[in-house]
Amino acid sequence: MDLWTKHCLCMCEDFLTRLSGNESGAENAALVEIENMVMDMGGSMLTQYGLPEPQQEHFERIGIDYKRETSYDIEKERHISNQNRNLLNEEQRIVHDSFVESALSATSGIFFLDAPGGCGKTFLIQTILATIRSQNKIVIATASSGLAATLLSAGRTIHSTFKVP
Ligand SMILES: Nc1ncnc2c1ncn2[C@@H]1O[C@H](COP(=O)(O)OP(=O)(O)OP(=O)(O)O)[C@@H](O)[C@H]1O
Repeated sequence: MDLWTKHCLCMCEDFLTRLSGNESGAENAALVEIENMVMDMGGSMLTQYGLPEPQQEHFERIGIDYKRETSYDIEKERHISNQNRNLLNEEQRIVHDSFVESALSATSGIFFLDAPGGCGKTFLIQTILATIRSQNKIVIATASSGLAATLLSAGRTIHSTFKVP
């Protein structure tokens, strides 16, 4: 418990950002994550080690990632999608529509987007993210570097998202 009290703030930092400053939510999310890790390693509930009991019913084992990916402001995403779609050029529109159709019809597919710098790849990807999120579907935006991830709405690195070793 002393360790938790001492390092609680640091361990909650990322969750605090993700949960827009909700301190009790962030503390709970950190405890849920720790408990899940401990359980994955064959350990016990945190209370067995004298730590506070996380409220797992809010997060369940599926975790905070699922919560975040299902907590977008649908109206805001719809607004971004509508606004950007009207601006797409013909090529961007073809890619947008093909990708969205494939994603929403749950057919699998691999799309490779390549164009010179400044041609609108990021703009197109942002539009695709907003279109899919506006339909209350999950789309996970990842990039190979942290810097590239910051260009995407709710983008994260591939490493942290998929636990790439
Ligand atoms: N269809 C569009 N309508 C209006 N603005 C656009 C459109 N496509 C791209 N832009 C704008 O053009 C600029 C360059 O686009 P973007 O950053 O998406 O290019 P990029 O291909 O991702 O570039 P890089 O490869 O250098 O990262 C941005 O300011 C973006 O908002």
